[in-house]
Amino acid sequence: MPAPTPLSDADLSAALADLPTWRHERDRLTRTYRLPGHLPAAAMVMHIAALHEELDHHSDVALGYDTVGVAVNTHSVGGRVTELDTRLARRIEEIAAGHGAR
Ligand SMILES: C[C@H](O)[C@H](O)[C@H]1CNC2=NC(N)=NC(=O)C2=N1
Repeated sequence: MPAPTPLSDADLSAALADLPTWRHERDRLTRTYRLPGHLPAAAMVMHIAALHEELDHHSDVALGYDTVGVAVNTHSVGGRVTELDTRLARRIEEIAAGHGAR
């Protein structure tokens, strides 16, 4: 796989148009989900971990009582947002509803 490059401002805007619930803050893509309880939230964390391993790309995940916070950027380019991050964000969005996350 070619080395990822940081997204331009235009590419980032386009990517965020596809991910309207995600934010770009402090050079990371971030999103906080609310879940129906703690165990559903923990189950979603496990599912996200499986996506990390499948994609070989890993976000920082924060488990709360009924929340899951996700923050991701690409370490290998010095902590900037790349296509690897938007790809992971889209995959997390796809599994979220199945966990009752909103
Ligand atoms: C060897 C392995 O592919 C790399 O260390 C991967 C693993 N997961 C990663 N995750 C993130 N977020 N950034 C990376 O640069 C990264 N690199």
